[in-house]
Amino acid sequence: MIAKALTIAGSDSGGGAGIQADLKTFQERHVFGMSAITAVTAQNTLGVQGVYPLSIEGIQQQIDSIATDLYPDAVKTGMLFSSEITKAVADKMKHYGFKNIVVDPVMIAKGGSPLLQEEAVEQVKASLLPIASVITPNLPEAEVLTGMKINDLNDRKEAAKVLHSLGVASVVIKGGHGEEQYKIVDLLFNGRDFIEIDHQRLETKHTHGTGCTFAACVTAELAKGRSIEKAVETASEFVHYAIKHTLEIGGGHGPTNHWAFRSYDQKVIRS
Ligand SMILES: Nc1ncnc2c1ncn2[C@@H]1O[C@H](COP(=O)(O)OP(=O)(O)O)[C@@H](O)[C@H]1O
Ligand SMILES: Cc1ncc(COP(=O)(O)OP(=O)(O)O)c(N)n1
Repeated sequence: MIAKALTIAGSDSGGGAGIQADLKTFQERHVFGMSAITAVTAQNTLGVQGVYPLSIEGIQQQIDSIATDLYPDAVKTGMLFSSEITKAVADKMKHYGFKNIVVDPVMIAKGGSPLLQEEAVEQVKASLLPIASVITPNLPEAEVLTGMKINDLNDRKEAAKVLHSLGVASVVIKGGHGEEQYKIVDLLFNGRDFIEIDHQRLETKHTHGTGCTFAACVTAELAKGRSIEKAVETASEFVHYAIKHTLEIGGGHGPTNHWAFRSYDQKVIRS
């Protein structure tokens, strides 16, 4: 049976993040990818030059079209931009009873452009977290969602517990924005245990779309029936190689290499 995954996110014209990163990642993980676009962004490696949200009706209709014919085994939400879009997406996911919902709480693009209006944060907490299987904030996003200052690993654990208390089953606090000079810790809290996934910090500016790619890989693995622990372990490894074998394109924060995991490291491939 072909696993199917749906991404409900923004379009990145530069191809490195958003639904473009998600669909490339799904494909690399042998999962059939589908998309419902929430907003179109004019974007490249230098930043975001324009944000054009779609109509609520247009977003709802895309989800209806997929759910009534190509019901997804897992769903990822990325850029949702506004409170109205967030609520409409959450209502549709509840209506269709989607399972394996991965929330990537996209707020600010790497270049600093806002991708989520401030007033939408409470809507994310109120309507998305209670139906989410996992949320994958980076450190700044975890601070905004919890209202905490996160300085060390203990703070990250506390923040993960706060997010879990809002209803999401598992929490991944990604560590890329951390202060550690040589390593990065991605922290998973599954509601019971903390699992730390350490890996080498790579010296590069080409990290456009790393969070999107991470969350998309978790989504693809859940779509195939993997456990959250296995899904997160694979995603951490997938993104590490995607950064390690950078494409070095564009004049700014270049995109990750979505085929690296498959091409350069056959020995670690798991179907
Ligand atoms: N310089 C880096 N070297 C190695 N891995 C990185 C680097 N930056 C980010 N990552 C990895 O990319 C993923 C995304 O992390 P992070 O940068 O924290 O989130 P976001 O991309 O959403 O800001 C995590 O798995 C993290 O470990
Ligand atoms: C349409 C769209 N969605 C998400 C992002 C975020 O990508 P990026 O700025 O590289 O941040 P992470 O994916 O690394 O969290 C985007 N820029 N555009």
